[in-house]
Amino acid sequence: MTRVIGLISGTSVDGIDAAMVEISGTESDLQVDWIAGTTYPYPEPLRQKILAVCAGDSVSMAEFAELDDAIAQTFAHAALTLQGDNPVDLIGSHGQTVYHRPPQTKQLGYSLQLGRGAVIAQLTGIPTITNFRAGDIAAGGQGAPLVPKVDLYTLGDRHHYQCVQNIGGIGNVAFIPPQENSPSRGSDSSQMLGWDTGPGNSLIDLAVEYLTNGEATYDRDGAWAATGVPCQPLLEHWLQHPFFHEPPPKSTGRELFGWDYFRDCLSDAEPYSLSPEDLLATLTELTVEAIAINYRSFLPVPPSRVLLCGGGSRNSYLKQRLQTRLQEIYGQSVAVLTTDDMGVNADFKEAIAFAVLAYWRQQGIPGNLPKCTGAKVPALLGEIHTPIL
Ligand SMILES: Nc1ncnc2c1ncn2[C@@H]1O[C@H](COP(=O)(O)OP(=O)(O)OP(=O)(O)O)[C@@H](O)[C@H]1O
Ligand SMILES: CC(=O)N[C@H]1[C@@H]2OC[C@@H](O2)[C@@H](O)[C@@H]1O[C@H](C)C(=O)O
Repeated sequence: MTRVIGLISGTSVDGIDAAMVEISGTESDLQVDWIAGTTYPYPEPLRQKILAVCAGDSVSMAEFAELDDAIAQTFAHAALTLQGDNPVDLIGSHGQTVYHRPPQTKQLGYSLQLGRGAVIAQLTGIPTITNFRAGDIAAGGQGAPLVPKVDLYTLGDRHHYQCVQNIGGIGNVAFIPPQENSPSRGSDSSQMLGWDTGPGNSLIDLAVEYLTNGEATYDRDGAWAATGVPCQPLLEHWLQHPFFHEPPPKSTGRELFGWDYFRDCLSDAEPYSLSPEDLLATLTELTVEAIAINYRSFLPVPPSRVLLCGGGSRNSYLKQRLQTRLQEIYGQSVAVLTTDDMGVNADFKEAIAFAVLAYWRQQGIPGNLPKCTGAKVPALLGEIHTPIL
């Protein structure tokens, strides 16, 4: 049994999710037991600096080094505070994504997460694994999404065709066909699919911050959008973007669905004189429709259930709109639940995933699924940093 802390701050930059779990087994016999978790907010000046860098602001190398130090120190603090008096064997830290460039025809991808492992290992005294995306990218992959293999072995079901749909800043799906979970046959990753579906909460959050002059940062429960009406002509215009129609493997980030895209959304919306609630309803519908279009275009069969995770799973308006749209598209009911319903905390699923990916790295087990990322081969993910005592 290995006790691992998983750490991640994603594209919403809303804080560091930290999860402490006990892990044993390898793949189809993997066992992950929850111990504790919490979310640590970034100090506001650091959060603003990260958002500025994610939006493309230039920084000097000295500022860049200081930013990496500050993020690593905050991640180390999160781990130490969660650890308390518990012995911890390993840390898996995703770090903070500040730049992601999917691969091009003759060019490897590039993905940069700050919060370097050497500093976390030194400050915590715990072996720390970071930089998970590089191994998949070196194998020609997108470097994302990396959670599908963990979803397979923690959420695979004997009977259901399932979509595990993360709605963070960006949305991403893992499609898991029914699994004969038996020790002899184990789980079968060969039919799994996974990719980024498009914006999750990123545009909704930017809109709320814009509409409230920074007073609020997200639409709690989707309550504001629920009072509006989506503008269909505007939605149809936005859905013409090639990303929504590109076949997987595909990944994205704030580089596409960030501030510049949101500013274009605002200018597109001007002729319609939308109320704030109608603008929010339309941006929420974009997230919903992006998921629905991706499912209709690229899933081999309809899912019998969708398990939401990430902060967007708490947006009850978005959840209800997705349920309605999937029913309309498939002509049959598709249950839209959350991973909480399957015993996996929806707020911490990504942090748990990076604890498992770090555990697999330590065991010498590849963490990516080439069918999901487009990598040529399975790859060991992450670099190991041992504390210098
Ligand atoms: N109760 C809620 N109602 C509506 N939205 C919520 C709620 N709680 C969180 N969110 C949304 O979830 C977002 C944070 O989600 P999460 O932490 O999963 O994103 P992330 O992990 O940073 O993103 P990504 O998975 O793209 O890296 C918030 O910015 C907010 O938009
Ligand atoms: C570069 C990067 O941080 N990508 C994130 C982002 O946030 C959601 C989606 O895009 C996902 O593909 C990925 O993270 C999750 C943890 C993943 O790799 O599975």
